[in-house]
Amino acid sequence: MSVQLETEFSDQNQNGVNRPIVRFQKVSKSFDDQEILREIDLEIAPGEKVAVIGPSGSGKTTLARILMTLEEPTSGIVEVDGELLWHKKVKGKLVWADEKHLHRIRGSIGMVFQHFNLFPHMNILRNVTEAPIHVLGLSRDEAVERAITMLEKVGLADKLNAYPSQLSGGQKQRVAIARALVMRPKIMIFDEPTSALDPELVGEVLAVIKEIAAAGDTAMLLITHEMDFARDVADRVVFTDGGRIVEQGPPKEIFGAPDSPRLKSFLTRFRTGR
Ligand SMILES: Nc1ncnc2c1ncn2[C@@H]1O[C@H](COP(=O)(O)OP(=O)(O)OP(=O)(O)O)[C@@H](O)[C@H]1O
Repeated sequence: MSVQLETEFSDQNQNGVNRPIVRFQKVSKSFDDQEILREIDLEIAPGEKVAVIGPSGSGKTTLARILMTLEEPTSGIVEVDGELLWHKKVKGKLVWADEKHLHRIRGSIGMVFQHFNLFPHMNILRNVTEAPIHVLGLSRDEAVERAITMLEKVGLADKLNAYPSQLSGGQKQRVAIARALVMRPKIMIFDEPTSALDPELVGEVLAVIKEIAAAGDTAMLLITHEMDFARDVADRVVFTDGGRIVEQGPPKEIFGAPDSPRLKSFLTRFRTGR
């Protein structure tokens, strides 16, 4: 396992008000000698909504999984709100962090996956209150109050006592969103949150995410194949191809005036369905 020297990475902005919520510095990831991410530099500002688009296999999910603490980078560093995610500093050098550190920092990262992974034997309210009680140490009353507010936000206040098996896929995904938001994360990560849903259920989930994005000041990283959604929800769109960030900018520029040939070709293929 590689250990990075601190001097390779910059320490700028550590105490500044404009410190990014997320910062990737030279992050690379290989699987079996195949480099999937190549020296990714990416910052997400407080409250910023960043959508990542790109061809299948370009490394979007891998990027999200590194930030979710589910996949460790081969090299490079990641910070969340100024705190190292995968490393810690010992005597001026960066060494790999232990599971305790990862567990603690994971509490500040909200994750919504393709598959909702709700607890089938718990009702909806309990699904949403479990982590605030057991991870944040809130009282049951406080957790219930927070959970109800979040379930109202995702339009499920009438389903508190229902069980996951009684909900549609779209409703289950909305519970998963409430479950992540109730932790008041520093960053919310959505990894293709609608790709496992029947087409008729996609709209309701995207609408909820859009509403939350518009109303809230939580930073978001959204991995998506839904170009209209990326255009509507994101402050910035990042286009990845071949494990690199090829182009990024406001949605208007990315979709309206793409620069690189690869992005142009990707968008054309998308529009024509080829
Ligand atoms: N655990 C793993 N072991 C080996 N290869 C992996 C692993 N995870 C991902 N890969 C490979 O890394 C590449 C990038 O995968 P990734 O899921 O990050 O791409 P993606 O851009 O999200 O693709 P998609 O849009 O299809 O979801 C793929 O070729 C994939 O097969």
